[in-house]
Amino acid sequence: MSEPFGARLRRAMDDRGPLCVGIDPHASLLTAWGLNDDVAGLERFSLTVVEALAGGTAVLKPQSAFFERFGSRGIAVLERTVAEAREAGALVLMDAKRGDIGSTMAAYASAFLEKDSPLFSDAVTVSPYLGFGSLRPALDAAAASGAGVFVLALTSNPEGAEVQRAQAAGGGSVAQAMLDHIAAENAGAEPLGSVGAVVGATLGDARADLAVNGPLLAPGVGAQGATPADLPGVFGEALPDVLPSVSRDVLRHGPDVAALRNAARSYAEAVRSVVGR
Ligand SMILES: O=C(O)c1cc(=O)[nH]c(=O)n1[C@@H]1O[C@H](COP(=O)(O)O)[C@@H](O)[C@H]1O
Repeated sequence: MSEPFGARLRRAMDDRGPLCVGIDPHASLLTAWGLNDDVAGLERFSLTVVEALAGGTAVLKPQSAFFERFGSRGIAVLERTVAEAREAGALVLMDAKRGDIGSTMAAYASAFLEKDSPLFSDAVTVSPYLGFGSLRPALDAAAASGAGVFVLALTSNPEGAEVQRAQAAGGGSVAQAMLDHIAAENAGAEPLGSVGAVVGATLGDARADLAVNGPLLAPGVGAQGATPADLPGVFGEALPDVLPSVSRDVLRHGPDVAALRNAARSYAEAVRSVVGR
């Protein structure tokens, strides 16, 4: 039986600082790094980020879309990126944001959460907006392989509110209903459950009960305008379980490996001083 993701993540956040850096190979970043917007550029970019950060950053989060746009050769680069990052000691969160009916979700689960899959990752992002129950195959596969699942709750983009702040059947918001489901999945887990929630750092105030006993991935730091100083206002008492995520505002420091490392380190230190652990 593998050690649960929540326990592995807690240790990584304590040892390396609570920070996730996204690997988002935007065409504009490839150009800024002096690379071509092609598969060779994609590979150089991604493996440079891994070389710079996988040895010292708690979590790396490749965004699948930027690899998919190059077809099968892009997916091959994604496979290598995941494998090398894990080999170097980082936890890898595959940002795939999958969501579908349960029988199809089972196939996504075998793609990302079964140990012998070429894209096996420590955790994957999923969308619960086909109903939380549709995620069951992913939740079960993750539990069986000691992996994690991050469920979108309150996303960092302003358009998310239309769906996520809508009133659910029980009277609270749709997002709160998802957070309550996540809390139920994590009940009794120590030191931290393996089902995370995605809650944008950009929200100002989450206006939700975030006591889910699981990690709270907080994207939106950096390019989308949030800073580490915003985290207490958004997360309140849930702050110790927050994993802020930054992509472009770290990646823009490349291709220099030392500059990438310094950017990630200074974010990790800033978050640590705010979170207090
Ligand atoms: O799941 C995510 O990571 C995610 C959720 C969310 O609510 N907002 C959000 O921006 N993201 C992802 O986080 C990354 C943000 O990138 P930067 O804005 O460059 O830091 C992108 O890969 C987004 O797809």
